[in-house]
Amino acid sequence: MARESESGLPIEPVYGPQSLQGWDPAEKLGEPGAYPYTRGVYPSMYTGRPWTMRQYAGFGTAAESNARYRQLIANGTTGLSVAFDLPTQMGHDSDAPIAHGEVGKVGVAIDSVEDMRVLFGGIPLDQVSTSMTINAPAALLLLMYQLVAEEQGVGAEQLTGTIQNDVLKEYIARGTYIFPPKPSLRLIADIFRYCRAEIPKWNTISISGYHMAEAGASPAQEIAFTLADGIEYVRTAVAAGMDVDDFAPRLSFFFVARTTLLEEVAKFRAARRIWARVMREEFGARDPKSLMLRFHTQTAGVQLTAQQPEVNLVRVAVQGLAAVLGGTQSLHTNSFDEAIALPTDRSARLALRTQQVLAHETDVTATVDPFAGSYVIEKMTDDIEAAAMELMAKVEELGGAVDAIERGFQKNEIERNAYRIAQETDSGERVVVGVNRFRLDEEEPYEPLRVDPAIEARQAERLARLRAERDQPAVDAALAALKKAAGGEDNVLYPMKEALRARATVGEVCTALREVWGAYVPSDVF
Ligand SMILES: CC(C)(COP(=O)(O)OP(=O)(O)OC[C@H]1O[C@@H](n2cnc3c(N)ncnc32)[C@H](O)[C@@H]1OP(=O)(O)O)[C@@H](O)C(=O)NCCC(=O)NCCSC(=O)CCC(=O)O
Repeated sequence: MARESESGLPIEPVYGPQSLQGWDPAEKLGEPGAYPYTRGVYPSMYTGRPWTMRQYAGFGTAAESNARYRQLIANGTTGLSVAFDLPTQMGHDSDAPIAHGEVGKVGVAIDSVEDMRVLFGGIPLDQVSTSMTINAPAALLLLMYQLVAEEQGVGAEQLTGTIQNDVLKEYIARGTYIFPPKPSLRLIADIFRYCRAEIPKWNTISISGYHMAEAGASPAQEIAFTLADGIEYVRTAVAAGMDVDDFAPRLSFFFVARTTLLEEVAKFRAARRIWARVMREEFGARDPKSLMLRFHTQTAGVQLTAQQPEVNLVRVAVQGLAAVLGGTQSLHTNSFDEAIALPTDRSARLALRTQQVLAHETDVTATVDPFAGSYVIEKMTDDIEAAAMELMAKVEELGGAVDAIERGFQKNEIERNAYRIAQETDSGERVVVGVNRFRLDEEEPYEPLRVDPAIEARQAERLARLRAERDQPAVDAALAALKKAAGGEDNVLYPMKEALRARATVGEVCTALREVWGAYVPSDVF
């Protein structure tokens, strides 16, 4: 009997040539590094260069996070990935009343360019690529990064990295939005244009399905809603007057890797094929780089358990393997204690070691797209592609990603799936080792890392000092210029950079924009 995949598609007990009748490898696969990119975006893939090992990290103050980054680099990580705390992500300073209790908790607290300087102290920005998980205030953090690079004598044209900058999925699944959709999209178009002119190697957005998956999306929903968001961004930039080949090469994506390895590999391959087709057929992109879906992967945090946490090491190894067999460009492997607290130094190192085993001890990097031609993988790739296309058509019928968001479509679909997963887990139909099967009578004690609550007060003192020392009239003038641009049509990033250089804070810059653009209030459609 066929089993159901996570997307609700059949998985047959046996596949064979009959499963791929009429299947044309030239059309469905092509060569690695060529249209439709099913087999991967680069001709040599990992035989030429392994994926980037990019561990997401950051907590407490800039100094503490800087120490963690240096340690990761010493341990062999090949890219940085910055986690910001919630106040920073929401555009509030550490001393704002709303920030109380959250400073430095889920990431590092950054209030101004001074914190940013500490965060990257001793890290040569011309040699490392840095991803920053920042969305509504993405422009600010990117500009502060550029300012710090300038201080290091590193030109913007040398900078490589990614800002997440994907506000649409914030409305759907993650929640750190500030402004309403229209000005948010305008800001994103301003960022595309600014980067094209000033920081050409920067990946301007990381269009993310990861958080939808964490909220309960199936693999088909994950890629469908993410690619639909991608289409909305492309339309926005084209409507703002940009040529598609001027910005599409720097769009990037971000997906999850679950323990259901076969379906995940099929998902990554299907996503590449859909994107290449959409970009070529719908948007007339000609530059091959515009057609390439490059993506980062994080192993599924939601599948980790607080019970018997060491078992998570095994889950992460399988999930990481799925990402690699699916052709990821960059990977974060979760630490085994993440279901309990922030990773300790030791668990963060083990997570990286997992990637190093995959890259250096296995043979999966020796040949490109090792699953190509597998009956089951090719059939599952076709099936998930069809399922995702169907969902994307529904989003189109509703008027595109933003209109569908306004109607709560994606959120409702994801929540329905999350409910199904919860029911299956409760009933025991879905086995979770250590949770509903193979339990221990008594859990062994585990000592997690805790963030020192005193850092909130320390960060507030830093802010008070900064406000006392800086040239306040210059800050006021710069913020006024920013508001003027926001109210008109000029690119806001240029005046924003001047405000940040004058040491305006994250909270002040975002408040100035809130005053012009308003704040987003979600429509609760259930
Ligand atoms: C494009 C990606 C996906 C990957 O970029 P990378 O720089 O790592 O890799 P890359 O672009 O593939 O490779 C770097 C350079 O090497 C080249 N290159 C690579 N492999 C090659 C090969 N086989 N042959 C020839 N060239 C090759 C590429 O062309 C590129 O150069 P050129 O550029 O010159 O072509 C980027 O966007 C990225 O790093 N994203 C990370 C996102 C992230 O970390 N997010 C964390 C979210 S954490 C989160 O959200 C958690 C939960 C929460 O907070 O809610």
